[in-house]
Amino acid sequence: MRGPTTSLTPPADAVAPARHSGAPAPGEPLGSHYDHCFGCGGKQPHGLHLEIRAGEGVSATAVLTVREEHQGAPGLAHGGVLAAALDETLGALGWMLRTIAVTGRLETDFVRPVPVGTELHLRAEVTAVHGRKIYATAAGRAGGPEGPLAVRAAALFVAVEVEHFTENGRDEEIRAAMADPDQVRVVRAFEVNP
Ligand SMILES: CCCCCCCCCCCCCC(=O)SCCNC(=O)CCNC(=O)[C@H](O)C(C)(C)COP(=O)(O)OP(=O)(O)OC[C@H]1O[C@@H](n2cnc3c(N)ncnc32)[C@H](O)[C@@H]1OP(=O)(O)O
Repeated sequence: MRGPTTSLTPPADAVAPARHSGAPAPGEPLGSHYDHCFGCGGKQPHGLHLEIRAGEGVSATAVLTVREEHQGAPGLAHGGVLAAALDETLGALGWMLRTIAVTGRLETDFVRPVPVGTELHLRAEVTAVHGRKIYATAAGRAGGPEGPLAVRAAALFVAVEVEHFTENGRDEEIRAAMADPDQVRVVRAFEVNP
């Protein structure tokens, strides 16, 4: 029996991604998709507090400041935190396509250690789209957008309906999110019906 295709290479009939006409201009903040998100939420005290900005084409950028609470080894960032920052920056590409999508697969290469205090400059871009499947890559560079490559990722996101969240999320958070006009505006921005 065959399982799902796990390749991160787009199939031959995949198409180039199209930046949505309503996507913010390059450099503009994309905003948080959920206040309590670990990656981008302003109300998440334990979060990464990434401010993700629109890039050129179907791309996005962010800066992660590696803090003491992000350590794995003494003085060095935990790999899972770096993967989370890559995942969040990749996830924000949905704003550029106006599609809600979740990570299906994320492959991460840890190229060099990232010390506490580093500003990790992240850039993600969609490379191809095939039906619901969105292929994307990301990189994190130390100290600046042209700094040494520290981490990189290849990912497959899968477009979902808002029911993915409303049917699977814990009731109390879903109820609170749907009662919050700002959250409903975010969902509408993705052109789906809450
Ligand atoms: C209300 C709040 C709104 C907030 C909005 C913003 C949220 C943004 C959040 C962003 C936060 C940051 C980001 C985060 O952290 S997102 C959080 C982490 N991700 C998840 O929790 C996702 C969990 N997984 C699932 O729900 C399902 O497995 C999904 C939805 C992914 C697919 O299940 P579904 O039943 O729907 O679809 P399907 O199985 O028919 O597959 C469809 C196609 O995809 C292909 N495929 C599937 N999986 C894989 C794989 N692993 N490798 C390679 N390929 C894979 C598959 O072969 C098929 O291809 P094809 O045969 O058609 O060619």
